[in-house]
Amino acid sequence: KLEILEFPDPRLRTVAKPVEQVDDALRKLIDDMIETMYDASGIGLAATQVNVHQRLLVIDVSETRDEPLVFINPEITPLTEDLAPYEEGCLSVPGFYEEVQRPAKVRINALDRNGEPFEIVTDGILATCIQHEIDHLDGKLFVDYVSRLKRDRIKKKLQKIHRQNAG
Ligand SMILES: O=C(O)C[C@@H](Cc1ccccc1)[C@H](O)SCc1ccccc1
Ligand SMILES: [Zn+2]
Repeated sequence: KLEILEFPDPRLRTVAKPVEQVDDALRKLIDDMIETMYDASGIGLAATQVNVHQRLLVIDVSETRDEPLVFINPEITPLTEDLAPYEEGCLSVPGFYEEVQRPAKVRINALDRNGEPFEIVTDGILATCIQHEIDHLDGKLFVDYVSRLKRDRIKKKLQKIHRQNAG
């Protein structure tokens, strides 16, 4: 398993670089990220969260938790101005949930784990999750969409927990 960075770790603010080469080493990282996502009970995980600053994310929104999706160098296009609300959480902001509004329908162009280009059009939880993960690759967190007052409260609470864990 890989270690997941937690807010307010500044490394979560890194803007990830495009993947140059889809090779066996990258596929090993992808498999490690998928295992880490399942272990953490997440439905998505971006490479930024495990301190790898390449444009790569994994998602599994299936009920059976056995249909992992891989997006390499994802590009997103909103397909509507309609916004859909969702009570978002984040493995890097454990224990906090806030409503975020995001475009309801999107097109994604990306490479798969074999480096083959593909395109999907989607809405619902998959659209929400993909946008949440691509934000990670751009150094953004869902707490950036709430008030500074709320964000600072969350930051203080997590910093207190991190101090307690440090001993
Ligand atoms: O990127 C992450 O930290 C994993 C996120 C993915 C996600 C964010 C917002 C909305 C849906 C998914 C979650 O923490 S995974 C935990 C979770 C699971 C089901 C529904 C909401 C959150
Ligand atoms: Zn997240």
